[in-house]
Amino acid sequence: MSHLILQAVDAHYANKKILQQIDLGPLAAGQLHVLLGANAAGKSTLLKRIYGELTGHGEIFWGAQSISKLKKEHPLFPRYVPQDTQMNSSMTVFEAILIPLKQSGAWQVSDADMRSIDQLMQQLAIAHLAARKIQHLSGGQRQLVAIAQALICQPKILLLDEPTSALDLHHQFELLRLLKQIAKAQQICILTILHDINLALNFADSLSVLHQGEIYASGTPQQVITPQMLADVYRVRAHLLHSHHQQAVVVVEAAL
Ligand SMILES: Nc1ncnc2c1ncn2[C@@H]1O[C@H](COP(=O)(O)OP(=O)(O)OP(=O)(O)O)[C@@H](O)[C@H]1O
Repeated sequence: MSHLILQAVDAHYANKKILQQIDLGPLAAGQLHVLLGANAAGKSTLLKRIYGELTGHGEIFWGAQSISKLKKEHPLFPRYVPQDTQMNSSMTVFEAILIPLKQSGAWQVSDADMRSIDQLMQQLAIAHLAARKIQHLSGGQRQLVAIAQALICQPKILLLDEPTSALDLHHQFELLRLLKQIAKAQQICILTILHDINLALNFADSLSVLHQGEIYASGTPQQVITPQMLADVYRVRAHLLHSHHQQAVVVVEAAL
């Protein structure tokens, strides 16, 4: 069985407890799972806990296998793309994507490696940047390269912290469409933090809302994104509109 499950997971910084008894999942492979929540709810902390940057009580499973204490080289070790990728290097985009691909294996670059990198750069619409130095990229371009660095390793579990935060509207939609497509094609379990409720409504296969260090609700976007949740968690008065394509849109009327 290919899915991610968290059982009674907690996390803290020094003596300050941030996450309490988090039960999450099963989050199936092949799907895009979205984590929502207000500022400081503990979303990044939860991804860091799954990734192993933080430790604590509770268990994290992939199917029946515990992945809490895996080494970085293990194929089930999650790939994590932080919110601020802090990439400022004189490497080219091509080299930056090649390095994680060759981290576990021979240094020789095969034709297959070249093809995989080319294909991924095409998919992410960054092929024209292949020879450009990372330090000469815009914030949004760096964000796409960081995602390419994670995807090239073909992880089973991919954790993304606000991957659309530096992207314009077109690139936000294109990236989420592509992530959904790649998740399905490569049977990856993608868990991503989003701040844009309407992107979450459009693209999430499943959604969880973190509120003050606890799971407030989990389910389909339609089950979870309600005026009550938006009031309780985001402290806004809002309603949902349905377009003639049956696409739902959240309209915020006022801060509460
Ligand atoms: N390294 C740290 N040391 C101490 N406290 C921290 C640390 N990192 C985060 N925190 C605290 O943990 C809480 C949760 O932070 P976290 O970054 O997980 O929130 P978040 O939901 O991702 O927020 P945002 O939407 O603003 O990015 C916050 O109160 C934050 O101040």
